[in-house]
Amino acid sequence: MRIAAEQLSWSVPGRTIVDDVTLDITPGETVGLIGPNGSGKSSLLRCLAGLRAPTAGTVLYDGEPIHDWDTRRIARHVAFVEQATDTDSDLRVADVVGLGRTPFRDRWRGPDATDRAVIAAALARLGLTELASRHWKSLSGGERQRTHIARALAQRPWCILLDEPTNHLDIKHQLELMALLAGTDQTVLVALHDLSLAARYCDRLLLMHQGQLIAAGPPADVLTPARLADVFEVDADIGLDCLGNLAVSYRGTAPQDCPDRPRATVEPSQHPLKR
Ligand SMILES: Nc1ncnc2c1ncn2[C@@H]1O[C@H](COP(=O)(O)OP(=O)(O)OP(=O)(O)O)[C@@H](O)[C@H]1O
Repeated sequence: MRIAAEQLSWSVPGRTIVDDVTLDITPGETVGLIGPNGSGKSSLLRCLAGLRAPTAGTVLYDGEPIHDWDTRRIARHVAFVEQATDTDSDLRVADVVGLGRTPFRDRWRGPDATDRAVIAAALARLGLTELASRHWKSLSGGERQRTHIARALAQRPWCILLDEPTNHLDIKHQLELMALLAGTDQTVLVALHDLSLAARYCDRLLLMHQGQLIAAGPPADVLTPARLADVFEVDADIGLDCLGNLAVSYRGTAPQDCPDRPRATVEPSQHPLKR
């Protein structure tokens, strides 16, 4: 499924937080959403997931504006793994994953054989089978995060939006999750802070800065030292790791008052995705 946004903005009184964002993610792509703290990634994801009504512009799934879709219809197409989601503490892990089946069944009907098979597959995919009957409240941060990702998979969505899903995960689970996202046929948009992880597993990167989408393209095009200095305020080298993957090495923070440093910010009017 194709996800697009046309001139999408979201504002609060006195401030535009998502500013005139136009993007187009093709079916099956794995796209990384990067940008410093407060650049608007979560706000953009919430607009794309239909959880927040944009102040201006449109979100389109396969060319169809979603503003008049109800939440059930959206949930049958898109799963959203938010940052730090909380869940009713009485539930067991399998029940939390089972919440992903809610859009597909009548309110009063319990899980059927299909639901149970989908839930079991999602638990297995995230390595949670042995934790299935544990109480949610007893899980570690990483186990909770994996449970929410399994819940999203149980939705069997066409698209998955994830907001920093590698938070709390150890390195093995970070690599496993990113390989899973890169290997799925579903369309994936994933907000990430680890730029090397983003470069390694994503087909394309979208770079947010101060609410605007200022660059989009293959990781090697988006991640340049000048842009990292300008947007992330770090002095970094971009090279290849021992496996030949693009990797970012940080020398330290970059002084922002250096007049000789190249500026990398793309003017909104020159943005490659602007029509
Ligand atoms: N409801 C709101 N009211 C006022 N300001 C808000 C609201 N929601 C978000 N913001 C502000 O908008 C900016 C963007 O927030 P957002 O959470 O989208 O950024 P982010 O790129 O996801 O950041 P992070 O990397 O820290 O998670 C932040 O400065 C935040 O404080």
